[in-house]
Amino acid sequence: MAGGEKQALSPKEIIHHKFGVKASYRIEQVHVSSQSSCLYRCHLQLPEFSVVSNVFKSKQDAELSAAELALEKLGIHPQGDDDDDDITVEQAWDDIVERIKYIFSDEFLSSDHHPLGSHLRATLLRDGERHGSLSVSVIAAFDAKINSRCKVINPSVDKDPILAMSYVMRAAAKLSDYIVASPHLASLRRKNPYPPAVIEALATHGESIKVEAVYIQCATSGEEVVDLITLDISSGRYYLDIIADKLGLKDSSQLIISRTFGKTPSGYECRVYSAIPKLNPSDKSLKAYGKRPVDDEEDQSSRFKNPWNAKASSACGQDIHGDAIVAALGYSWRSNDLEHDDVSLKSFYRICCGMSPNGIYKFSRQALIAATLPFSFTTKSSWRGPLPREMLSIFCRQQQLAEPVFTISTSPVKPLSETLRSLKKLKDSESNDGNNQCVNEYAGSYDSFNHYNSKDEEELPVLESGYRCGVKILSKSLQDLVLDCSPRNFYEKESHAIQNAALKALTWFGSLFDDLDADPEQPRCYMKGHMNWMFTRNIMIKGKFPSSKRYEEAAYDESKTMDMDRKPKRVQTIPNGSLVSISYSVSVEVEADFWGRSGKCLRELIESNEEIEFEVGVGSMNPHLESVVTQMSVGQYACFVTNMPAEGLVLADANDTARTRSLLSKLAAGLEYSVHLLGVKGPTEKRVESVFFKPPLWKQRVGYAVKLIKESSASTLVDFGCGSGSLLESLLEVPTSLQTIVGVDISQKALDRAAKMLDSKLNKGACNLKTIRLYDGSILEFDSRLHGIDIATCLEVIEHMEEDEAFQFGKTVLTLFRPKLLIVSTPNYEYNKILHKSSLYHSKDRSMSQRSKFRSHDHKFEWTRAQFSHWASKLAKSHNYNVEFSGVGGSGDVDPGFASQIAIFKRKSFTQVKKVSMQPYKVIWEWTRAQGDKKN
Ligand SMILES: C[S@@+](CC[C@H](N)C(=O)[O-])C[C@H]1O[C@@H](n2cnc3c(N)ncnc32)[C@H](O)[C@@H]1O
Ligand SMILES: [Mg+2]
Repeated sequence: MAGGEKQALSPKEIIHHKFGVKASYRIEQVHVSSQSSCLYRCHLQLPEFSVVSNVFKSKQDAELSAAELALEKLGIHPQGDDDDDDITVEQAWDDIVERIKYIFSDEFLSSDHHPLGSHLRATLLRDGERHGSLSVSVIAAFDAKINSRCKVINPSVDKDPILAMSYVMRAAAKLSDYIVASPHLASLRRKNPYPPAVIEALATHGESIKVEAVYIQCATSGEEVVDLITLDISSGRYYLDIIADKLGLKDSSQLIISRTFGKTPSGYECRVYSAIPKLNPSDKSLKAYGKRPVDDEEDQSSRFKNPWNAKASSACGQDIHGDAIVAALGYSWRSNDLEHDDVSLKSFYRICCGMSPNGIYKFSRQALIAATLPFSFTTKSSWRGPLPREMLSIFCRQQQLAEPVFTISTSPVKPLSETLRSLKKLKDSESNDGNNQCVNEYAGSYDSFNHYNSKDEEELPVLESGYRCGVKILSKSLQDLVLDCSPRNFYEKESHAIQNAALKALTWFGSLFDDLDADPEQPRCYMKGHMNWMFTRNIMIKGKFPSSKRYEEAAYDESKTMDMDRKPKRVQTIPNGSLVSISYSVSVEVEADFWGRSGKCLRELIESNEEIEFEVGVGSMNPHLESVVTQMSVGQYACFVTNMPAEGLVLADANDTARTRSLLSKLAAGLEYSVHLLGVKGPTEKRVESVFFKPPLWKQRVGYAVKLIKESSASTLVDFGCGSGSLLESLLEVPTSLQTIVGVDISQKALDRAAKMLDSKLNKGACNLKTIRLYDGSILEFDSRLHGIDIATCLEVIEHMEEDEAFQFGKTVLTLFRPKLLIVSTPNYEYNKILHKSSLYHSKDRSMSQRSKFRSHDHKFEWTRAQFSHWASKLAKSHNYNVEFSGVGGSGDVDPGFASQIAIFKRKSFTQVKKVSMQPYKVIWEWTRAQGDKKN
């Protein structure tokens, strides 16, 4: 940040500061025949001019030299450079006098390169006695040379802008022939008017500008009030006069302008504007301001009538008295136009939160709400302001919450199974004594979740031992659990674990307030990073938390008149199509008066499930659960309350007891869901194939096989790895020469689905089939009943085996089964780069993205075209088969080839193997036309 730092900026930094990306450096290589090595010259292009450096051995030196040349041209002398150190106080005074004289010269006014020039021009557009009268504070704040010379006189000017102003006044007094100090306390004007031509050339400013700024009102007692104001800068008016006006001052000459101390998100520098405070003693000349108290530590407030403005002072690191405005606007080096940006409360607090070097700030509730806190706490020395733990305590006190309870653990984490056991224990205890569990006991049960480990823990680059800390926050009055935050990270130091837990809790509260306009009917649950959050919205409402008006409006507004465009922030980390497995429990919150007992809120368990798998985005899961789960990461635990019972799966009430139904019908407060995300797979292969390909890729594969089958005049077919029977199903629908079709699979579930499908479709088809059979068996084993079959298909199966098994399958099929025709399909790995561009694969969950190298979580390998071709060609050659390659999805002619690659093996000759009867396959479903019979 400029102005406030002892450390001088380098010439390149100054250039960057002034011109940003508009400064461009170009390095030119210079070959000098006498030198063996290369030399460099730098061209620096600035908006107004360019400079070329001398020749240097290093690129850096060339750039530095160019920056120095540019600064020289701009009349800027880097602060704190060696020259400054050599300057005596006397010289510094002379320099200031000289510089003031220059500032009021004709030459300076016409130079385009100094913001002060723009200020001068603005004052020359004023009428009356203020015409051409430039505030001393402006000179002190915006002229780098004067600023640096003031520092030579007294380094304390850094902290005290009034001091610098007093020096300018003193220096100006030496120019009485030339400069007039106006009757206003702190402004200077040229004695002789500017030539009329110069004045006429001044153009008035263009359109009016509205800028948001922060107003810090100095309260006579207690904390300052921070609010937003709009600065309406109408064309032609001097912006500093408008700021002065807002502060109730006559004009800008009564202003103090602080150094810059922070930036808005778009990079505009902020300054604090305040009134020159009124001195308590009778001496009201500006000189008196320059007299610092003997003891530097002496309370400044005793010197001035205006109260000290703690917030403004700590924001900018300079002493500010009375009301103040924080704004980001001003003339720049780039142009004569007023550059400006809004300063929102949020950016103000962010600056205060320590992102500026001097932002040591006393936190208020508002600050916590609006500030963007850093993600993690690393060391005490790098943290500005109160430590997170302290901030959290302050916050809790302000919010009528009990002191945060920190739980430190160093023990090894519990395995997942224990977590599940705890969940079961919870369920059991609830059903044993369901009607008088109080919230505290219930919350106590959650402890078991606080130290669990997840399956993917080891995938995270975190410490595996050390200290881990969780924090619980309860409401003061009812001792309801408001937040249970258990970050999973370990820290070397106990204190770091605590500070980080506090920080996470603060961040969470921050996001809660951020999201106030979310739909109150939506489950509210926030999860950030790898940790567990627990939050029950209703508890917060009942606990009257927090006292902020905004929150109450949002929480109690049941009329749904809210701005519908403001959707709750929902970051889905698990994409649609993924398979997720969760454990959950649902409890009903029973109103205190329903039981009429302790006045505490009671819950009764309604349903729980230790493991259930569902596909995201297909409407198969309770929407509340699904929406929360898809924002979680594996291993996380969440708890949330919905105001209305969700219709659908979880509460399908066929098995509900009368008691449960009665509870549900009296439901007043809502359902509490506890959910633990056990694992994520996905997206499912079928989903990918349906999203990307029309018709879906699996249909194209089946279609391709059916076409070959139709052309083949074959009568027997086996589908190896038939799955749910998609190919067999098609063969029921189209007339072919086939008489017997067989499906083999090792998945009982898939075979069940296939059998069901066949059952329902059997008599509808136009096929000539006589026998259909489903075998349960591994295609790695030979079954002599399928020896010498006409056609064997094996669609998208081999990649579900280990690679060596795929090799073994190839051999077994061609050596033992020896079909006339074998059709094998498998994904083309090269095609994944196209698929992976899709959001389907863009999971924010790291544990998932690890696996998404392949098309499906279930694939053990995927082959490139070359690998597939190598496997198939070698196999065909050694077993006396011909092989041809084809595919579906995309094109075989252009990279990266087909999405699904297909090899068609054709037997060259058939020699019957010795009839060995091996029948490891088990018939699990069969149909024959003759009897119209089937068995299961
Ligand atoms: C992706 S599915 C393909 C199903 C079907 N071929 C299709 O195209 O729709 C892969 C199937 O291969 C089966 N499978 C994997 N290894 C197997 C083995 N050794 N023996 C039999 N089936 C197997 C799986 O059970 C699964 O049903
Ligand atoms: Mg597959």
